[in-house]
Amino acid sequence: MNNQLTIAMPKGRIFEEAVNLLRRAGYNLPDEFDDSRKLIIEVPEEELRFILAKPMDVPTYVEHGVADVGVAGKDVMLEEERDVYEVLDLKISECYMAVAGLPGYQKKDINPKVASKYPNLAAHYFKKQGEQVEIIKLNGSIELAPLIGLADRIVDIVSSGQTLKENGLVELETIEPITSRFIVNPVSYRMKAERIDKMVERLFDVVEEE
Ligand SMILES: Nc1ncnc2c1ncn2[C@@H]1O[C@H](COP(=O)(O)OP(=O)(O)OP(=O)(O)O)[C@@H](O)[C@H]1O
Ligand SMILES: O=P(O)(O)OC[C@H]1O[C@H](OP(=O)(O)OP(=O)(O)O)[C@H](O)[C@@H]1O
Repeated sequence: MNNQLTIAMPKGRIFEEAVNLLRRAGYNLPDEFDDSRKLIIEVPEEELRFILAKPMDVPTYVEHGVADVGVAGKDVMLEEERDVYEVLDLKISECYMAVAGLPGYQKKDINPKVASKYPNLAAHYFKKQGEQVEIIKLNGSIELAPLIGLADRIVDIVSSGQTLKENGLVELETIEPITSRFIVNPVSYRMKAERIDKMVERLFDVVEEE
């Protein structure tokens, strides 16, 4: 039987930390992981195949079953709401989701606008708060929106707080903490239970060592 596992990994910020975690969990990952533009990396010795995807797309690959497992930020999980199991908090790439705006911002009743790269997450949040807002989807440089008058508030990730500070914005509300999660396709979890459980156990041990 084919015992290979396909892992969807987020390119960018999370990648290095996730690779480190897997190495510490005992997976022997070659130097190719440290400096390569390849989007598929096979590691036959470990019976693993890695696909390197945009962070926001990882749950899509896992939901469709072209990847058995993956690593995705909680922000992405909340935004995408894909049909996958979230089995472990890897406690890497820590940051948090917040509402921010210009200092002295006062809530307004007429046509409040919120810009975000996370329109679903933002819509859920404001609905829960009982506030009706118009969400404007942007793909990056979210902090620009209040500065240029596109929106009066933003929903975005905060890590060091430097981007808000350098752009003269302040945090208005904290939404929730964000870390990366290990996610699993439900069918793979049935068909490859032993292999996946082993991987989760090994990762759990490393995460709990911290
Ligand atoms: N300061 C931070 N800013 C953004 N994302 C962060 C930060 N710290 C940790 N993260 C995590 O990293 C993930 C984003 O990684 P990265 O910034 O590489 O991707 P991206 O911004 O979605 O990429 P791109 O803009 O190229 O589509 C988020 O999903 C989040 O979980
Ligand atoms: O609190 P900080 O440490 O400053 O980090 C937060 C900033 O980092 C992210 O942007 P990113 O660098 O991914 O750029 P982009 O979303 O504008 O493309 C996020 O969208 C914030 O702008």
